[in-house]
Amino acid sequence: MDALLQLNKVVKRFEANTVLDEVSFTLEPGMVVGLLGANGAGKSTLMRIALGIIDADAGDIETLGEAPAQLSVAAKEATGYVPQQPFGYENATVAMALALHRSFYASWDMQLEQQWLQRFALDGKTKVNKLSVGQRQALAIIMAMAYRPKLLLLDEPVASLDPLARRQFMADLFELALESGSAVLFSSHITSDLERVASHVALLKNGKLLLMRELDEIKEHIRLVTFPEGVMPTFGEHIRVLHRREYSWLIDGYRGETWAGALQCQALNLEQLYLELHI
Ligand SMILES: Nc1ncnc2c1ncn2[C@@H]1O[C@H](COP(=O)(O)OP(=O)(O)OP(=O)(O)O)[C@@H](O)[C@H]1O
Repeated sequence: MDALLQLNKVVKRFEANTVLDEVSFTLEPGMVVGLLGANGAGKSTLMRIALGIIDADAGDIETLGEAPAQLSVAAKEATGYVPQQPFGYENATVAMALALHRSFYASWDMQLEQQWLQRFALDGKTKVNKLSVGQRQALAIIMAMAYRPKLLLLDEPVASLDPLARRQFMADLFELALESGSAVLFSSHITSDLERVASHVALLKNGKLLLMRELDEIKEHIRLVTFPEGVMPTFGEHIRVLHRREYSWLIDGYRGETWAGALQCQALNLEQLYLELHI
């Protein structure tokens, strides 16, 4: 299967701050990857590098098989991006903004545009600078998705959407990826959304990609194991310790085994996992 986005040992520094430290991963058709990480963990930076907006300091990147700094028109037309802070078109109406944007994309799906305008209750006559934050986000989403891109990079796309709009949008994301063989990378701090639609979860911490796994694998193979004070457990070689806090070990590679003296061996949801890794 051809990768739609491939990062190999990507490094990005801003002066002394190493934001991405040898980050590698591959996005393939059909993958919907939720990107998790604390504020400042490098999620936006990673997306901007993939799009050629900023350069990496080291490593290889292929976006739709091309170097991001020299993306062809065809690759640009097959890439959708919703930045964290859209936007432009301030003095235009929604309809004018869409008309201008649409003109760049041969594959624009007018029916999808209209359907989504209705869904988000956006009126074509409203001026962009009169839209609420959530409405701007909805417009940015339509602009990034109505041409059915192969690769979609969404930087906290749902943060300002109301719960119903969020739920519908997330369902559409998944459908788009499955139906048209697209890949989606979206950052979000809303772990319940991620749990609902992501096929994979990627977690950035201190510049490293700590996890890049199928959601089901996370549920199956990650456990928080707690021992009484003073007990030092020995885990099998297949187990990777992701984090330790006092007498609790967060492990990856769990296969149903038990450890003598363990007080508990707990499966975690995404929010619990995130908190465990960051406390
Ligand atoms: N142009 C820049 N110059 C200097 N530092 C930068 C620049 N852009 C980003 N950074 C720094 O890089 C780090 C990662 O920023 P980034 O915006 O990628 O984080 P993020 O994970 O998207 O955060 P958030 O969840 O808050 O949106 C931060 O410490 C930020 O201050």
